[in-house]
Amino acid sequence: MPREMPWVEKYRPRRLSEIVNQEEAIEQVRAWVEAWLHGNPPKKKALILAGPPGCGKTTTVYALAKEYGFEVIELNASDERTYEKIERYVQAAYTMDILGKSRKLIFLDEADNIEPSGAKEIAVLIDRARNPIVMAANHYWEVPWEIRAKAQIVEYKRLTQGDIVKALARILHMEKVTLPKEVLYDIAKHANGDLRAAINDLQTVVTGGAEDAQDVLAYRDTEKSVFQALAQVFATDNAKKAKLAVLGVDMFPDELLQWISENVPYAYSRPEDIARAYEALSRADIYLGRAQRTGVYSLWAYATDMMTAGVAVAGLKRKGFVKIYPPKTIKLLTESKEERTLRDSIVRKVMKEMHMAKLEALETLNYLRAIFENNPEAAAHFVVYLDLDLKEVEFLAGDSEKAKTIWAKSMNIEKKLKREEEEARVREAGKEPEEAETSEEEVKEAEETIEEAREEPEEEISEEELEKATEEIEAVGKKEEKKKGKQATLFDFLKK
Ligand SMILES: Nc1ncnc2c1ncn2[C@@H]1O[C@H](COP(=O)(O)OP(=O)(O)OP(=O)(O)O)[C@@H](O)[C@H]1O
Repeated sequence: MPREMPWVEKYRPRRLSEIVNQEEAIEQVRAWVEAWLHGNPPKKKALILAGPPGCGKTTTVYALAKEYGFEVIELNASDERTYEKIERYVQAAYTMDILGKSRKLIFLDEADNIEPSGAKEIAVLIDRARNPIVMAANHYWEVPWEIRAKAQIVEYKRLTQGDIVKALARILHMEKVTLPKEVLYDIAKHANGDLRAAINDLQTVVTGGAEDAQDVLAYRDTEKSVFQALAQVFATDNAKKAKLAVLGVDMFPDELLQWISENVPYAYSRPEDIARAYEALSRADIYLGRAQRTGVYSLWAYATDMMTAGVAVAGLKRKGFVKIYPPKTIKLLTESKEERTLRDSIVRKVMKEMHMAKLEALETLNYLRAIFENNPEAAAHFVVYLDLDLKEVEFLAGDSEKAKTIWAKSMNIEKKLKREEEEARVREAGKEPEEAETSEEEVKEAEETIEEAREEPEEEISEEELEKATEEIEAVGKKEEKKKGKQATLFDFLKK
């Protein structure tokens, strides 16, 4: 499926005059660049555009280049070979100018990531530069001082919610779509001045359809920035940037791990890159496990590095807009009412039968889903053990055909159990057991039951009824337990 062009690119202002609410900054940039063009290079040959993410710094550089006829040489400060590259371009630009080629403007992004050890040399290059060097930084004071000393600072403002709403409304107008005002306000409020994040969210909401709008907004209140943070992790191949991206996410690392795991296959397309990303995640998982077991929670930091930086550098990202999906466990929160009712009833059964707390039971539900999707034999045992009904089986299997097979198998198991009981009873009474067999007819019979069940939709069960039902199940379970002498666990089934 072709990916749509990211809206942040599609709607990136092409002209300086289209950049919103940064007039003062742009005026300074213009004056600085015009000095170059009038053959009178400014005293400070580099410029640092300093300001929060997504406020128009990069956009300024490209619009400026277009208006004044520069070719932009974009370099990233965290690249190990920054110095070499700047040197090459500073020289190349000079030579090429003489040959009449287009003027070069060196754009060094993330100047706050320049290693202090290399700062001195870069400062020398700035002195030698024959072409403008523009740098961008989120944190001016983290740019090494040697470089700050050689550069003029231009401050960019954090965009207001009003600026963001206006920019979003303009995009909606051009896309010929409408969205409720509250959704726009909500996106703007949570973007925290970052128009890039807001535009990405807008694209998620619009291209994901109404259901997703609800998803995104539902998560907003609790998982405020996880969508934005993951979009950043999956957009960069810079380890430090990836690590920083998740700092503001209010989430335990194991939950974050689930979010990242879920989205890896969408961010990468080459299998070897996906494998590398999952390898980093599995290391993260090992650290988390160790932290849990030993109580040494400082290991969380290593785990977080693995799942952010480790994933970000795993390979070649897909081009274009990466939509972030919530993990399945969390997705549970946005299921329809019917799905929720089914899930709750299964969770209750798991809690009662397997003596688990709710959280554990919810987790188990995920394993059950995997089992029901992939192993009908084991699934059938769970159907009997948890006394699931057909709808619950369909919910777990996610597919009515699979559910049918599992259901038929479970009926066989139930028959076999009954037969064994009967045999035991007969043995006790000193009689010969009756020959019982499972025939194809019986499987057919099971399938007919399924059809009937489907024709007659089950009534909704009230909470009280569920409680009662689960108590009954528990009572039966206890009896069974006595009989069998051992409580089965999830792993008993997995071994089958
Ligand atoms: N002031 C602005 N006016 C109009 N659009 C903007 C403005 N700021 C940001 N945008 C939009 O947000 C996107 C990202 O902006 P930009 O790349 O300029 O951010 P930045 O300030 O360089 O951020 P970072 O520090 O994260 O690199 C742009 O493509 C553009 O669509």
